[in-house]
Amino acid sequence: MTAYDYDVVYIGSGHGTFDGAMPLAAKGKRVAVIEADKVGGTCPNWGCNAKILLDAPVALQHTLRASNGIVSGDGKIDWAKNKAHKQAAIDVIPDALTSGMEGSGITMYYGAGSLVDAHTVKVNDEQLTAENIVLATGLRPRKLDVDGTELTHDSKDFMDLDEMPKELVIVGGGYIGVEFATMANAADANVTLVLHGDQALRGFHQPYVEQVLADLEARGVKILRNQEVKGFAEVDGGVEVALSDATLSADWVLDATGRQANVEDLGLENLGIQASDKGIEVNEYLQTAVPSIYASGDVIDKEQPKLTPTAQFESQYLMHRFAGESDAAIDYPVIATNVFTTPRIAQAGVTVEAAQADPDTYTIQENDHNGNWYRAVDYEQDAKITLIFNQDKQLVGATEISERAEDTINALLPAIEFGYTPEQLERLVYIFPAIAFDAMTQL
Ligand SMILES: Cc1cc2nc3c(=O)[nH]c(=O)nc-3n(C[C@H](O)[C@H](O)[C@H](O)COP(=O)(O)OP(=O)(O)OC[C@H]3O[C@@H](n4cnc5c(N)ncnc54)[C@H](O)[C@@H]3O)c2cc1C
Ligand SMILES: NC(=O)c1ccc[n+]([C@@H]2O[C@H](COP(=O)([O-])OP(=O)(O)OC[C@H]3O[C@@H](n4cnc5c(N)ncnc54)[C@H](O)[C@@H]3O)[C@@H](O)[C@H]2O)c1
Repeated sequence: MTAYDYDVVYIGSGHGTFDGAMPLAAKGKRVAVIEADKVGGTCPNWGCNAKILLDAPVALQHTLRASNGIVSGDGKIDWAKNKAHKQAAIDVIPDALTSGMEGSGITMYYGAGSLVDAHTVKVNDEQLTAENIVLATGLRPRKLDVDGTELTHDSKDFMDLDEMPKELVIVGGGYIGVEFATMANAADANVTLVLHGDQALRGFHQPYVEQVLADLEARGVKILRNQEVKGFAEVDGGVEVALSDATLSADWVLDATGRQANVEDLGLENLGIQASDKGIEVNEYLQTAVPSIYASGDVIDKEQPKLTPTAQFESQYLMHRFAGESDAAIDYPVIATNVFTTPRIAQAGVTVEAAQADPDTYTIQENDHNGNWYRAVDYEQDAKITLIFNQDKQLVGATEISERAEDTINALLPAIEFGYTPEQLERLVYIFPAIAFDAMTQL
């Protein structure tokens, strides 16, 4: 028994914390969690869960229209009802998570936490001591540093809209820019998507990205490339958006130019912990420069994608370390990613671009799903998958563009992560007809 109040104190209550903190407390460790806002953090409240609820009617509308009259109706989305449904579904999550954490034996504190020393955290007027401390404070939206930036909104504001604005300008061609352009267009907004450079969704297979952008344009989204945002001004109750090559009029502007780490008010400098807007620097054990202070989730400065399953993996890694079950360095698995547009783009493992750069090591195979009878079930029109194999004919990477890309790549993920041999693949007897079965027939 140590002299500390707790074995571990976490600052932040998102996936970077709770997926590991709950089993850790259930193992008998004394755990406290400090949260300054909604319990559960970004993902349930204003990230993945909120977004996928709003997106579901968008995907449904797309399928309905692709059905060519087999299912009738115009598929019009009532945004107010969509938002209300989303809200009702997620409003229960913070309380459910709080009960889950308290039920596992965690003590919850509400307020902004900060570091006092290597083993002490302050919240409100209280000081808590702990053998180890985990910083899991996540990211917040970045704001463009131009005149009138206060007239713009962020992804959280978008997901709280009761009514979809008529003229919408979205700045930024990352996940949020392209996903939210898809949703707003489906809900009848006139959307202009402003890209800084020539490309959107860097890191994804560009021919598939261009196909998504072309689909958006065919549905009426205007895409402006190579634009510098000069500033925003209030005009006639709306917003004028000054770009390098154009001036746009908008009812509402979404700044989707990225997210920055919540590192400013944690007292890092006093303890010599290095951090920037990209996050906190950690070693291969997720330890900061102070060995008793760790970081987890989006707030880590890292190469891995800043996603919920990554945060979950890190919090579970730390759980095993704090429970004394492992002292190994973190060994990240293959992390699958998906852009929730219509169609979607998903990928995992070695990218097409990396495989193209190393033809002696990799073989690339693209399968066009046109003519694949199973894809007609979802009225797919232009779906494709690209598979990357190593010299032993094992699958090492895959990317797909389709309405069901996330499910296909999820189905292929174990083969990529564990390097299944053709003999092992033969032993996987999947349900038929189903997307996972179809995914395996691609190999
Ligand atoms: C619009 C949007 C859509 C997304 N969609 C997806 C998706 O589809 N799939 C996916 O995998 N990922 C998605 N993500 C990313 C995902 O939400 C994050 O990767 C995930 O939430 C990271 O969890 P975290 O615990 O590291 O951080 P967070 O969930 O951000 O949690 C950090 C918590 O720390 C709290 N906090 C901050 N400072 C303090 C302090 N000083 N004291 C106390 N508490 C503090 C915050 O209030 C917050 O609750 C999306 C993100 C956004 C913004
Ligand atoms: N499907 C998903 O998994 C999903 C969905 C949404 C968000 N997220 C996560 O949320 C985080 C943030 O997403 P995001 O889309 O805000 O960030 P991002 O970093 O993916 O994209 C930011 C975009 O803004 C552009 N940009 C930067 N400066 C600009 C400028 N001055 N003018 C115009 N454009 C500019 C960049 O070129 C980039 O395209 C990421 O960590 C992501 O992993 C994930």
